[in-house]
Amino acid sequence: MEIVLKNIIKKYGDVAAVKNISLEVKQGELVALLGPSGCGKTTLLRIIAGLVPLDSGKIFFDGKDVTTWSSQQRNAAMVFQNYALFPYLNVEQNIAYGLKVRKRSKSEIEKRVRSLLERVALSGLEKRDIQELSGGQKQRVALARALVVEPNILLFDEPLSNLDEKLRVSMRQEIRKIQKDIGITSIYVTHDQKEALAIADRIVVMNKGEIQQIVKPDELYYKPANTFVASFIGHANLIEIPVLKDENNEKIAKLFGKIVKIDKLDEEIKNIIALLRPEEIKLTNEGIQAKVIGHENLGSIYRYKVKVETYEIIVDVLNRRRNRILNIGDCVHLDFDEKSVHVLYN
Ligand SMILES: Nc1ncnc2c1ncn2[C@@H]1O[C@H](COP(=O)(O)OP(=O)(O)OP(=O)(O)O)[C@@H](O)[C@H]1O
Repeated sequence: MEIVLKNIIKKYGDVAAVKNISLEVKQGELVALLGPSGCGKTTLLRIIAGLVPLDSGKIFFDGKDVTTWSSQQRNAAMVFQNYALFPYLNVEQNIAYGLKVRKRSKSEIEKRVRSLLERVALSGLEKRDIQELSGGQKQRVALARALVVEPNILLFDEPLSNLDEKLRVSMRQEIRKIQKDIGITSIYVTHDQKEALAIADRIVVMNKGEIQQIVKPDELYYKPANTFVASFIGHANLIEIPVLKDENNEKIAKLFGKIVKIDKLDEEIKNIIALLRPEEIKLTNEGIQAKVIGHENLGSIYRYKVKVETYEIIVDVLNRRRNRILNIGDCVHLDFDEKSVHVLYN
């Protein structure tokens, strides 16, 4: 099922939760909605599910206008952070619930439940009470229960937030595998950048009810569209520098003496923002002069804060045994490849 959103707007009183969002999700694709708390991701997901009415805009499933359809008509299944399972039903009964409501035959229900138990690796636990399951197992039951009715689309609302880090990593791989095997179009809400990077075909970065960037995971870190995305994903040194002219009257900028290329030649821009990731900077014996003003041991990485000219810059160094640890006040030198600088214009 292909999903198309056109100019979706949703307000709660004065709060604009979703501001004019348009988005296309292709058949079989998994798109992550990523953004800070309150950016409107859950609202958008619930609008797609048909659980929240929108103020204006249109929603299409495979070209059909479903804007006025009820949640049931849309046949969208949701998987929530808190599992939303029936505590008084066992595993099998929870999974079978959607089919029973739809009055399917006993033999069909048995067959479907058995096949889903297998798919989510819960065979053997069919008679267990929900209270006797681990968090990961509960989320598998929730996934099986969502899939049993053969929904058109699958919507995930922070499904792994209640699990510990290790389980989150293995569950997200499992979810991704099942989603791909079935080929079901999915939208996955998360505020965890690592989860979005690991699970999605494309990531929609949101802030304050608006889409900031739609991008493939591999491009998000190195090609953020603006300073919000650059700072939301990993650590970013964002350095505002003036636009200059070289001897051929071409626009350039200089970052600590190194020449940075500018693509937007035809626009009247006075400043650019240079994005330099902390791991792109090397500590060297000579080069750009800097002074250590802070340091932090992050395990595999040693993170230094240094002052260069008037700027405070973060530098990440691999925490190798043979590396000397620098102290506050130490004078150091830095170097970086000018090709590693990404230029932003806002
Ligand atoms: N039922 C509601 N009534 C009033 N305001 C709401 C309601 N639901 C959401 N909001 C507001 O709309 C905005 C977007 O909320 P939403 O829950 O969609 O954000 P979110 O990105 O999913 O955040 P979180 O990650 O914290 O769940 C927020 O400012 C929120 O306070």
